[in-house]
Amino acid sequence: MESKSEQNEWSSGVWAHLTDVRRRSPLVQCITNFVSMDLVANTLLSAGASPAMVHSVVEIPDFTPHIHALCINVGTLTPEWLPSMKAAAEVASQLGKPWVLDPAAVSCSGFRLKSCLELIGLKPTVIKGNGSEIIALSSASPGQTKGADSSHESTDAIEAAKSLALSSGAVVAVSGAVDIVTDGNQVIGVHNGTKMMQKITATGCSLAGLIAAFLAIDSSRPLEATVSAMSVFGIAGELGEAMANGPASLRMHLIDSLYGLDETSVRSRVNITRFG
Ligand SMILES: Nc1ncnc2c1ncn2[C@@H]1O[C@H](COP(=O)(O)OP(=O)(O)O)[C@@H](O)[C@H]1O
Ligand SMILES: Cc1ncsc1CCOP(=O)(O)O
Ligand SMILES: [Mg+2]
Repeated sequence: MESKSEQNEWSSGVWAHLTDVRRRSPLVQCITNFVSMDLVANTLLSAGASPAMVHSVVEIPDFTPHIHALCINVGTLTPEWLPSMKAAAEVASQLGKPWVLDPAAVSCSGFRLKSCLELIGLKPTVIKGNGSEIIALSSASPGQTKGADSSHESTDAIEAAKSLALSSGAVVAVSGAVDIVTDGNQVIGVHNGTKMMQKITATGCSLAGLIAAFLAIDSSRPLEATVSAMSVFGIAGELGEAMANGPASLRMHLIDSLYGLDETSVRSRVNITRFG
């Protein structure tokens, strides 16, 4: 059980991060899958950030130097897209800009797994996956696949996440009923969110984009920025569900709730604990 003062510290951190994203409106380049482009962009706009879905390899040398953070998601990967992802990741890493890798559906194929491992070699700041994705990446073997959905609880992936964080140097975030964030030493659990968020495609992708926006405004503290992004997205889901009749209206209310989040709702709902 966290002490009241620890909870207050987390709540203040989450609210300060959200306020900063709104004030500074970071430019977030997203090279994401076709399914998620709309929801990722709308999530970033609602949070106060500025999304740009720029993915052509010929545009990266001009555009990527201007961004504040990058999000790469392999959900609909093809051999044609991989060079863009690598080029953008290289520019971001060279210029010290934070970037997030979402290994969406990594176990679909050997090509996808190999591509993700190569992208990890380009030093992402954060790797955000669901339980099955993080377990597959950590062991570098695909195992069983259910495509983009997880067949593991996020808590089943804690050891895999720690090991991946230590081997890659990235903060690893595992989404699920409890969102797990680890740098290989500390393990933090974010208990915000609602089960129905799983029934809207691209909520995980949108969370990865939101993490990039939070990293943009606090790049020296990737663990804390990631925890804040996960808590904010979960709280928006909780508030959205109270107004929703099902997944389609939750999608709308989630975006509205994220846009309208105020200090009282954030402070009263942040639910973050340390594991171990
Ligand atoms: N059972 C659950 N209870 C509460 N929140 C959940 C649950 N499952 C997923 N979420 C939330 O839904 C969002 C997307 O996570 P997830 O479904 O794991 O991603 P993905 O779509 O990549 O598999 C996250 O904000 C996560 O916290
Ligand atoms: C359904 C689907 N198929 C390939 S990518 C994708 C979207 C996955 O989104 P999320 O990881 O957020 O569930
Ligand atoms: Mg996903």
